Amino acid sequence: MVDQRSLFQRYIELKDIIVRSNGRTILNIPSAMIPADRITACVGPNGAGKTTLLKLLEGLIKPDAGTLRYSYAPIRTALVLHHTPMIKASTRANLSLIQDADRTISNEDVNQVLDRIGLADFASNPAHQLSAGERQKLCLGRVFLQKPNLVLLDEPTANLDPNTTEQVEGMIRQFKLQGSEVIFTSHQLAQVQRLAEYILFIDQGEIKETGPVGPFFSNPQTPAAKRFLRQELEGF
Ligand SMILES: Nc1ncnc2c1ncn2[C@@H]1O[C@H](COP(=O)(O)OP(=O)(O)OP(=O)(O)O)[C@@H](O)[C@H]1O
Repeated sequence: MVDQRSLFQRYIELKDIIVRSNGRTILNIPSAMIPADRITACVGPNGAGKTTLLKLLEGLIKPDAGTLRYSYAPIRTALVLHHTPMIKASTRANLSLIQDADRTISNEDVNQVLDRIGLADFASNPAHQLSAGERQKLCLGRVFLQKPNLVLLDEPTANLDPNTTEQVEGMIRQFKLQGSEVIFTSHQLAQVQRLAEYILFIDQGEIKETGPVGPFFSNPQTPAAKRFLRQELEGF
């Protein structure tokens, strides 16, 4: 049996994790190593617990039982959920909110990121009027400013058109190039194959399978993963 610690330079170790809500167990993870040194995709059916896992890794929710241990420090995470609300202010103001948390971020940094995310022309427009794709770019712009070492993205391209999806995927690759590792959830398996190096497959609150992307798609090991891929790829 390979000790998975030797596979990853940085990882998060989960032990005996239980997350419950309204008396129901949403996550049940006796033992797992989650890589934090590559682009990892978290996949699984609706309601499997993917978003809950991202919130747990971010520290937004605490487990009812069990422990998380990060193999590295400092841990600087950024979580982008979908439908992030905007305050009734300009695009620039919504982006520069992040300066409150980090005084080293300058107005020039904000301007550069506005350019980088393609929203410079919208800087003075009210952010709550931005389209879904523009809003998502704004949220990812905040991540560029935060420079976390682990970026957690919940369905980063849900409901986006192919062009905007490509732009967002480009930003995810840039996170990696600038030294941030990424864990994202997605229902788009073609996207998972384009972007991810590693898979976490979740089903009914349990991590059923982990491993490199290629073998997961070509030779899934568990009945749950086989069923999921068959339904997603072949529609039955
Ligand atoms: N705050 C909450 N209160 C009660 N139940 C919750 C809460 N958040 C999530 N759940 C439940 O936990 C389960 C897992 O939800 P989660 O959003 O993590 O799944 P998911 O895998 O991200 O699903 P999807 O692919 O549909 O987004 C679901 O059954 C959901 O209804």
